[in-house]
Amino acid sequence: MSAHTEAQPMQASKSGPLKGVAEVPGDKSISHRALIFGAMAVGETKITGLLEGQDVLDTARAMQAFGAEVTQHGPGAWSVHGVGVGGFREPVDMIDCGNSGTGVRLIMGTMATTAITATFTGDASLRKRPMGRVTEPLALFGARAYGRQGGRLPMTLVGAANPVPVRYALPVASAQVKSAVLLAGLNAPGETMVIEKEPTRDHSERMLLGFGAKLNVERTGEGHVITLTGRPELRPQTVAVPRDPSSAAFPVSAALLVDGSDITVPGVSQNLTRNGLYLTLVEMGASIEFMNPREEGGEPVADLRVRFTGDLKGIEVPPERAPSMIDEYPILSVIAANATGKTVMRGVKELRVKESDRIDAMARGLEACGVVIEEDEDTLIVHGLGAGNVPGGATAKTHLDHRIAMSFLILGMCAKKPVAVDDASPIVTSFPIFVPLMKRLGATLG
Ligand SMILES: O=C(O)C1=C[C@@H](OP(=O)(O)O)[C@@H](O)[C@H](O)C1
Ligand SMILES: C=C(OP(=O)(O)O)C(=O)O
Repeated sequence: MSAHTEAQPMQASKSGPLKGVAEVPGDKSISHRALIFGAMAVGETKITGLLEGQDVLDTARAMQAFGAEVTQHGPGAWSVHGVGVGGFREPVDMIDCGNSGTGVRLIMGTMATTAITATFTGDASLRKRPMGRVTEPLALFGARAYGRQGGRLPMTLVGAANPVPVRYALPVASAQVKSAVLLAGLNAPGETMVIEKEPTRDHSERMLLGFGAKLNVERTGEGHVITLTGRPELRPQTVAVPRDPSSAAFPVSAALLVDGSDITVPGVSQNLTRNGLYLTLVEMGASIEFMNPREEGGEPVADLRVRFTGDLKGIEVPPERAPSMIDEYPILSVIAANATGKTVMRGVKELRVKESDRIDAMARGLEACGVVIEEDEDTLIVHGLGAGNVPGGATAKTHLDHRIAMSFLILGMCAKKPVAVDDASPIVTSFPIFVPLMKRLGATLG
């Protein structure tokens, strides 16, 4: 959706207690992968609980452009008739991945070892993001990329006619880069290896195994060494997408911050590569009960009961936890502003290359709302004012970034004066039902 819709200003103000059950939509990372791996399998993959956010819909359209049949049967219920590993056909038009880094990087990986050419673009946010991090390892397989200065979209990728397998040590902790290399490795003969020093979300590894690929993960002194055997025949699967812990973070945080709240958020992933925010909240003293732990869609999940906590304490977030909560720092900084003492977030420079520069976007917006911030390239420090003490009364710029928009709207629900955002339209990329869901819990939003 590059043709960006009109800006949608929105405001949130001090809300009464939030109550009820917050059923958040399907996981975005798993939804993209269900469509892409489904397209690589031979036969029909059935998906339930697919996130129907714009990012995922753009990936669904891209899979059709590469020759897979993708059909919606009902809300969240989709099927993908795959073309098999190496079976992608050349798209006849540009592939528009909208706002989605995950979409474009994973799809580039998937086509990089097939002898076809495709040109990728995205919205004004995605066109600023670095693609060199995926095109560099993809070049080792034999693919060639021609993009704008700095490795930006629009970019044409010429897939390798005679791909060779690759051994690649990730220079940044990135599940998108890891997944792009593994997806490219699917159509390279022999063993492709990816080495990651710090573990990042492991959905690709889990799902590749589920689809029948031969994949081995070894923990060594170097980190995780993932070895994938190329040219498997992937078997179609039935994928039940669990709820998204990154989306759940918003109602959970709202309940912690709005006086008198008591909500339940069912089926939140406790996958150790995704649960960093929840560990951090517990360390800050949050009242969260993890009830009914179980497996759903191959992921460990629990139902969270979350109650208003008026005495949250600022903490130092361990930098090695960053990959397991990378998308949650914007909302954590809102929580930190309502805690006592300072919260120190180090090792977070990856936030600067997300949908926006998230350190800058949060720092400027929080300062405008009366919060003292310190930052450097790799660090964000928030000086907490205590529960309900953020003055508010400002408009934050969201820079086409859904997580910045949702974070400031939640701040508005507990600040002294309303907080507005200049543009709430990007929320549809990951959490299309955010506004009705929050209103149903009792938030004052509109
Ligand atoms: O692989 C994925 O599904 C994702 C990986 C993360 O990005 P990086 O790989 O750039 O850290 C995360 O920020 C993004 O929302 C989803
Ligand atoms: C960083 C994010 O997504 P992506 O990289 O897929 O655009 C996100 O959803 O916070």
